[in-house]
Amino acid sequence: MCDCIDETVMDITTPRNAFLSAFYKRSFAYYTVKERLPKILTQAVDLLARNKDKVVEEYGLGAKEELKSVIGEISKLKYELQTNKPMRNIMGTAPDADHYNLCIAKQSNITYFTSVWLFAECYMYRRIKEIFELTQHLQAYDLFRILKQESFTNSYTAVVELGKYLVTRFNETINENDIKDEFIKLLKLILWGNKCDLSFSAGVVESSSDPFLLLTELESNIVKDQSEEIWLAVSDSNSTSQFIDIVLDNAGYELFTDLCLADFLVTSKLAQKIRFYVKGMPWFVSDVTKFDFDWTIQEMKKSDVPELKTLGDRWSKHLKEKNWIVVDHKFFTMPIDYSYMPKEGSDLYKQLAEAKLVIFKGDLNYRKLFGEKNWEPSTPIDVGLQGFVPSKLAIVRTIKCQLVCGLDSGVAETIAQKSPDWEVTGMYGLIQFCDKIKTY
Ligand SMILES: O=P(O)(O)OC[C@@]1(O)O[C@H](CO)[C@@H](O)[C@@H]1O
Ligand SMILES: [Mn+2]
Repeated sequence: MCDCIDETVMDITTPRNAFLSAFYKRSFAYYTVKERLPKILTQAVDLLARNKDKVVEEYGLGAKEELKSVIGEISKLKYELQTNKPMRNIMGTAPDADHYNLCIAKQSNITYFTSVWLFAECYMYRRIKEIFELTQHLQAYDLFRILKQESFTNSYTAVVELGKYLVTRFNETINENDIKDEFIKLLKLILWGNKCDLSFSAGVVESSSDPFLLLTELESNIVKDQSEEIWLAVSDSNSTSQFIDIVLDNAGYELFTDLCLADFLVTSKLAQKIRFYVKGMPWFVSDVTKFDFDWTIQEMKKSDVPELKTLGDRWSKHLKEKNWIVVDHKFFTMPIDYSYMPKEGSDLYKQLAEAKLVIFKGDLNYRKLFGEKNWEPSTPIDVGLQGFVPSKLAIVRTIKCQLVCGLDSGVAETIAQKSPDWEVTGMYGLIQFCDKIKTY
């Protein structure tokens, strides 16, 4: 395989219904693999170099030498990516390595610019994990943790604003009609919370200091809004399930908004239990791990803003009483889309099927739900899901890549006229719903 990228890729946009791939030069996938991923690796090396004293303090002297080799390995990975080297096997004995290696074996000489985009990106994050796995002292090190924690601290104004609002609402009696309005408001807050992922903004957090102002300003940017249908599913008194599941995306401000919604669901008795699905390793820079989840709640408990402390205490209690459960299933860091879940993650699929509603957050989840394909945007949502409807689904995502399904016909074309790069700015959003009973 030639490592001159221009001779490998095709200078075209992604054909309709084809898999997204950096192979198509005029695509966001190409831009990501060519520009964004190397930048993320450079940033990771810088972070490690800048924080080496702290790392040694925390992980001991033995980590000092290992840190040098980790930096070397990350730089090597960046070189492989930029020169389009064939992907090699994942080393080590971790159970997911076999799956990756099988995928690599099935596609001979697979490279970053020829594989499906999802595989290329997942592979890069899995390789980063491997680098740390093979050390003695740094196995548990999360090289993006500092960024995730900074992003929470930097969005503190918005966190305080929303926290105060929620606590005030909890102290009032909310009538039946208000519960619906409140739910829909929170749904929109978790949507715009998804604007704040770090892999997209390369470390620059751009959450508004007034989250409610953002709601009004961006209302017309929700290109498909099925909040009403989602409300009907959530408030369905015929449902026998007590669970609402949330497949989380990013730590920081986004996680905070998700937890606000989860608290509201439990407090308003719309669900008895919330299960949160997190990543089992550092993933796509800002994705939530179990550590990030717990850290966020601990930070709130320490806050000198009384409302945040109140929320931190409440959330700890939800966890302690098992009304909130955090799950880090390995399927979420596999390089495959959700249509493979019944086969490759059947226990997880069964778990999701128990829920009254499963909320999927963010752009990466969207890509995995819709099979990483360049669908015609007016493709019906159940067609795009290709059979993956374990339960009723709420799909909440700001649009950050060229993959959209389930729009009314003509909508995509109208927006494109106004804003040609609408699919990659994160300025447009989707709140979509799919009902198992109706479509399957
Ligand atoms: O899933 P998230 O956090 O909303 O977004 C993740 C993201 O920034 O990373 C992916 C590519 O790097 C893109 O699909 C998307 O833009
Ligand atoms: Mn993410």
